[in-house]
Amino acid sequence: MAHSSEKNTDICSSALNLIGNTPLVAFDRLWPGPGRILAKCEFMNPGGSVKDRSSLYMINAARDEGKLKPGHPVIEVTSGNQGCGLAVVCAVLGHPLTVTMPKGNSVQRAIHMEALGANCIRVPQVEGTYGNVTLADALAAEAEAVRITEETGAYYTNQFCNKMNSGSHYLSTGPEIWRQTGHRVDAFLDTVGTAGTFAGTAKFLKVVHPEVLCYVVEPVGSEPIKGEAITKPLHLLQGSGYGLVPDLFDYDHLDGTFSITDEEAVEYKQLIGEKEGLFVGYTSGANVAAAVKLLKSGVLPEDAWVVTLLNDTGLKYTPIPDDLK
Ligand SMILES: Cc1ncc(COP(=O)(O)O)c(C=O)c1O
Repeated sequence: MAHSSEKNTDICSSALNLIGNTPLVAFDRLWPGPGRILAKCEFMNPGGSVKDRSSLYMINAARDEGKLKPGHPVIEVTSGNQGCGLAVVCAVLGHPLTVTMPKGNSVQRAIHMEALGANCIRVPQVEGTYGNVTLADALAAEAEAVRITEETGAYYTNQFCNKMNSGSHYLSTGPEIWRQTGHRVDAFLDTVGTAGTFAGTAKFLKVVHPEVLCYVVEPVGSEPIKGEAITKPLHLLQGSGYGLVPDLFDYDHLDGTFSITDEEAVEYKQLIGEKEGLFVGYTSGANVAAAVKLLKSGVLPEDAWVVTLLNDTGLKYTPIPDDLK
């Protein structure tokens, strides 16, 4: 809420006002056509990723519903980006935050959260190595978050089951895309971790424009077979591709899947930097690689507009010394 003395000024009342309303950039240099790739700059959120949106909506809903009292501690399990988003929100609203994160997720995320006053517990890996996190690793970090919740009574945001995770994208990401494209979007694609982003955005777009085609982007090898979870999808797309069908996922919004190799994700992450001047992470590279495949596939009209997300900043993946891993 604006402070009364801020009338007629251009001042944000807090960092929470920096969440969402991210720009949509045409990638006309990387893909000169036919058709257009439009990329939404989620890395420009204050926590550096798309997960700031669900952080804000989940915490606000819990406070509104009285489940989270002022000053009460918050706990979450994260691949890092949800933790960074929650760290922004909890710092501003005054909630102590603890997150558990597999050790294989990039340490930059832990450094970022801790700089915002959060406590990040890096849980040892069961299967994966640094930079690769399997479902078993994520489950080990989740078990630690559940244990701490039971021990301390902290409020567990529980992003994998929290309806305000997908709700945040139904209420913000989807409407923003619709407005920014002047009501013209032929296809939407995104990688899936909890499925909050895909489920909420696709649901909104299908309500306002039922002809829109929505595609999931998967790291090769992590596609769940007949709905059964697989535990060893080793890939670079941290935060996505756990090899399971998340609770928030809804097949009604799915028109198809694109499988992307690590090599393709790396190639397009690099191309986004060199052609478009934006330094982004691996799921952003995978999303744009998939958008190119879709435009080449001939499924869409020649002049189609394809929207995807640049989920986080490349600063979260810069090389680090071995002793920090
Ligand atoms: C970099 C990155 N991309 C994509 C995702 C997937 O987002 P969601 O959990 O909404 O499916 C995440 C989730 O943490 C992420 O960190």
